Amino acid sequence: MKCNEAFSAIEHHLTSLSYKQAWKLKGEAVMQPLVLKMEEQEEVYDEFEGIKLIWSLRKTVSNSKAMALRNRQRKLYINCTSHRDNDKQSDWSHVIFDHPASFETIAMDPIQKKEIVDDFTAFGKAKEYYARMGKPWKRGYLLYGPPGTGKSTLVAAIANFLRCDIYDIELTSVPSNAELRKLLIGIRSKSVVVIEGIDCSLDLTSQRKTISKSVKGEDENDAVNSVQEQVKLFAAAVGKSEGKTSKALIRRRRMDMHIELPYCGFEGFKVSAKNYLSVESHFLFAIIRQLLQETNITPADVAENLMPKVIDEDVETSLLRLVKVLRTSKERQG
Ligand SMILES: Nc1ncnc2c1ncn2[C@@H]1O[C@H](COP(=O)(O)OP(=O)(O)OP(=O)(O)O)[C@@H](O)[C@H]1O
Repeated sequence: MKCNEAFSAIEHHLTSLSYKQAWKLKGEAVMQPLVLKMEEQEEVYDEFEGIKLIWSLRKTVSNSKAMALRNRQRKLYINCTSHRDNDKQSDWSHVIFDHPASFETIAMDPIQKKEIVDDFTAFGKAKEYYARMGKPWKRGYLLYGPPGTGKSTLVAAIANFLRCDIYDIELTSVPSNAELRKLLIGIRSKSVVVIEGIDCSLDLTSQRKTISKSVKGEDENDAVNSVQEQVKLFAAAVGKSEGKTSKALIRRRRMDMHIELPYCGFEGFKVSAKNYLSVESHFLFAIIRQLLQETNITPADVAENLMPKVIDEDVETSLLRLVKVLRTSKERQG
């Protein structure tokens, strides 16, 4: 049955119910037979094989919109400016975004995780508040930390949490500010925009100097900042260290929240142990806790070592492998 046939069948079914229950009815005489419609805020009661149903136009429409949003296939867009030789091609190419990351499985200190989740929950619900304040509904996050601490994983978890598409811009491959603006204008609302390589691009090489000139003496972060008003959420994942990136961004209040992704601590390790080995306590935990205080290891390396290497590998073998790696790392670091 086509969608409009279903709609029409429901409309005719509801006519009889509306007639008995609705306070206000609207008739459309041009239709044969006559269809009676209820007002938007009215509800009518129905029963199907003993199950009681309430038909509400407003609820049905808003539920179906929410369901469509929940069920739609989401996309990861990547800028393809550098591969483009003429204007006919799109600025974005995309793949289906299907990443399992979630806030539950991300290895992070629970206090820091709660701060982030609370911030996103508040932001997600604040659309009307932002409108009342006359502010665009967007928020900027600076993610920084050494490679393998989970910046990309956190971006995926955020996008899953907000049920958004991701637009991933590799800044170093955008040749000019005009190109950058064009890219940003092509982004649909309610998206997570990831600007990667902000740390690298602040080192203005001769190529990047051209960019800074083209926006009347401002640097390229101003271009990012001014055009981002088009998007509802702005996330920046940058690597390595907060260092020079943060200086520029803190000074000009460009990011609403700075999130440091640190080396793995004991709380982060416990999340990974639960994810990979389904254990919440073990006598080796005390040794691992001590070693994690004495050496730096990324959550990516912890995950790699916890992951069983053969089918039915026992928990102790996996934990001992991590202990060995931590001891080696401790010796190497110092
Ligand atoms: N905090 C974390 N929680 C859970 N898994 C993690 C975390 N950090 C890293 N991982 C694991 O390590 C892999 C690599 O991490 P990820 O790509 O997110 O790191 P990154 O900080 O973005 O690195 P890079 O700076 O090199 O891009 C992920 O696929 C994930 O399995």
